[in-house]
Amino acid sequence: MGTILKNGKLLVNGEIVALDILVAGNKIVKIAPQIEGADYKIVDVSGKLVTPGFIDMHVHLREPGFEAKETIATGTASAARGGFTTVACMPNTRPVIDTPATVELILQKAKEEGSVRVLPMGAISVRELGKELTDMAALKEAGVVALSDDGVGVQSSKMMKDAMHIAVELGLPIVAHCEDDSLIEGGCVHEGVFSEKQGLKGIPSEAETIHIGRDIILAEATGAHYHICHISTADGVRLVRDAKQRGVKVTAEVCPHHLILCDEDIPGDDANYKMNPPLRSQRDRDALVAGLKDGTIDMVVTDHAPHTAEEKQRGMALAPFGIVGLETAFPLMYTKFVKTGAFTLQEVVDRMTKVPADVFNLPYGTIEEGAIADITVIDLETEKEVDPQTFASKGHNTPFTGWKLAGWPVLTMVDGVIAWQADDLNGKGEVH
Ligand SMILES: NC(=O)N[C@@H](CC(=O)O)C(=O)O
Ligand SMILES: [Zn+2]
Repeated sequence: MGTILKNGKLLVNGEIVALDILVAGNKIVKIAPQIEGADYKIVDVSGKLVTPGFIDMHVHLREPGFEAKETIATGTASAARGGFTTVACMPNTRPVIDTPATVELILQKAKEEGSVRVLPMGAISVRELGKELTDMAALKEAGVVALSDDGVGVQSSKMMKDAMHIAVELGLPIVAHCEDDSLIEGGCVHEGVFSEKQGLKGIPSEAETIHIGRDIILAEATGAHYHICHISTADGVRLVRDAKQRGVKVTAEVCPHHLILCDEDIPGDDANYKMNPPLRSQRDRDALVAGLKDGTIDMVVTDHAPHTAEEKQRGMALAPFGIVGLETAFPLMYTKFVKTGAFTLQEVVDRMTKVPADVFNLPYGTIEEGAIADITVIDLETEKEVDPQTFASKGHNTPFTGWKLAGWPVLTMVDGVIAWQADDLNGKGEVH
């Protein structure tokens, strides 16, 4: 038994080629122009783009502790709909992912209730309080793929340096939320045009760039692999570019919202535009796009951060930071950057598949014979408006409601099993 994905459009060295893919067990067994076989289940994906399953290294699944916002079941269902086959989940849960028991709980739940593969990140400090390091060796043993205090910055340089030394020994990346608490003082939006106009407290760019600068110095001193979360500033990009040129082991991720929106796009007191880091200036946004294009920024992540409708109705000043992103990420990247000619399709797909796999040393992210069968099928033609009410996520907090986008995933296969399939694939892409 096996499955044949029939007549999909594959990217082969930047060119689109129509090919069949035979999947048996959890592997891609064969890729060829025509694969036949009576024993196989045939899924006709004619005319659809077939890519490696997307990998998102920054997702908040909220479980344990904040199940009203999201659960492992709903968050991974949302991932599957967005074409993601692997998600790394951030440790700012309750309890924080700071013990092997919590890592095991998440892996167990993901196995029982999850639609896609879940890779937990372990905390750097106990309860993410920045006071005491976690037992990182034990966390690694339990299965974490990286170490992060995401949600807050590691304030102490000494603690960050100690963490990096241990991370080097364990062969784990340090994934850093870059934010200097002494510079934010209750800010809720970027310190700039919008904060001044609205009379809201601002978060200056330096709150991020000071940590990036500090940590690049520490990464160089310790030899750690230092990965920057949701980079949002032009000066941050400049620091990373310079560090990479000097051979420092630094990598970075960026979110679609920071590439597409800036503070001047915020219509008013609407917390669907509130996230951390905040939407910055036009100049920052342009620098992020240029940084992703030239490889200074390695990958695209969503920073999927669901909150309840009630929480988000509290307005810019009081609502929690964060927007959902799993179900709009690829359509946004495709519509805003591929269709406009700013990026090639291959560039965008690579930054959501092969590159994160390479950076985090994961055995996913490619379509080739012998590879693990993580596959995403995408309809590049149909335009659809973003409607949060249709999301599988519990979170509906997005600034992209009503945006007309193309590039919607229609099928997601994880480890050889179809994790999700759009209803309308049945009409055009019949399953036998
Ligand atoms: N990005 C956000 O705005 N919020 C994240 C935290 C984080 O990723 O820093 C969250 O957990 O809600
Ligand atoms: Zn963060």
